[in-house]
Amino acid sequence: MEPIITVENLTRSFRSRQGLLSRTVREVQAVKGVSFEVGRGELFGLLGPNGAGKTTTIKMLLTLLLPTSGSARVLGRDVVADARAVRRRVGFVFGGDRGLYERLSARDNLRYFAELYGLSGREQRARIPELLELVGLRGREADRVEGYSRGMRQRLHLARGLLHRPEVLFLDEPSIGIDPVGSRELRTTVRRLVDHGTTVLLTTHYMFEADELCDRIAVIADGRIVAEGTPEALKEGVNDGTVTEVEVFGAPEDIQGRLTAVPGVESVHLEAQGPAQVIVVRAGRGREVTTDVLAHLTGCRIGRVSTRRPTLEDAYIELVGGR
Ligand SMILES: Nc1ncnc2c1ncn2[C@@H]1O[C@H](COP(=O)(O)OP(=O)(O)OP(=O)(O)O)[C@@H](O)[C@H]1O
Repeated sequence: MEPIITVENLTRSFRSRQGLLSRTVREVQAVKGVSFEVGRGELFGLLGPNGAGKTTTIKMLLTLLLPTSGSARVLGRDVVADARAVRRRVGFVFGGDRGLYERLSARDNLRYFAELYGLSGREQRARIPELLELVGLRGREADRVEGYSRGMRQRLHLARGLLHRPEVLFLDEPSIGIDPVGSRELRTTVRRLVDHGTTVLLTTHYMFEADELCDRIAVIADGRIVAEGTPEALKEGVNDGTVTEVEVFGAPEDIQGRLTAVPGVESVHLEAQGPAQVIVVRAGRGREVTTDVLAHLTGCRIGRVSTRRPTLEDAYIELVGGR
């Protein structure tokens, strides 16, 4: 695997003042020694709870933030010593819909950014229609962005991030706030880019999106990588048993503790779903716990009961739950 991104023991601290008048300076260690590698043409996912350090890591790789210690190379160039060379060859798209010119059309937005990137008129004439086609905005390119949906804006952001044909693309929560159809289209576009050789580093809070898209994933929590592997390996590594879900109305208060004590049960999570609670019980391989779980719920109104294989979301919650 030809490494395109190499991160070694990267750390980053921030100093922030607490309170409006207070003079105490608090140091926050946002990234606490992160190492990973991304190969050419890979789609690598960085998953983790809010504040885990994902954006800080990406910003260091994009040369927008200096590391406190450790090192990172993108396309063989050091992100500190060779920041300019890195910047020329990477693209990025951050979630949210700011950063476009509302009163300009998609085409004019792209022209504007193409000028900033230093694309010649000839390159622009070739590249802009190609990108509009890629992100599915052909036919709407003359409309002002102010009339665009969030999904369309995000696809335009993606086109902007690709103007200078970056070999590596960083996508930080690209599908945030986008409806299911829009985010499916975005996933298709990202997959297409990867199939054409672009290396992508993606963060997302949507586990099915990570599962569907990513070749490999690193789970980061509190500034450290807590697991790394293919989506399949993560699912198997954390729990290769089964997950039983029981929908129950009015579960006893101590149910979590009682079920955790059932032989074969590895973890128990409760989720509120409208008037019901869903009890998610993970059991080890070869253990059948449904009967025992239901026995502890005698007297409660039970809704749906199902048993399934663990999903990436189960694995994720197991890895970062309670952090
Ligand atoms: N400029 C800053 N000054 C002070 N603290 C910061 C700064 N930027 C980030 N942090 C802190 O660093 C930690 C990591 O933040 P970061 O934005 O990297 O997390 P994240 O994993 O991207 O989270 P999210 O999923 O919410 O986007 C947080 O505790 C955050 O408050």
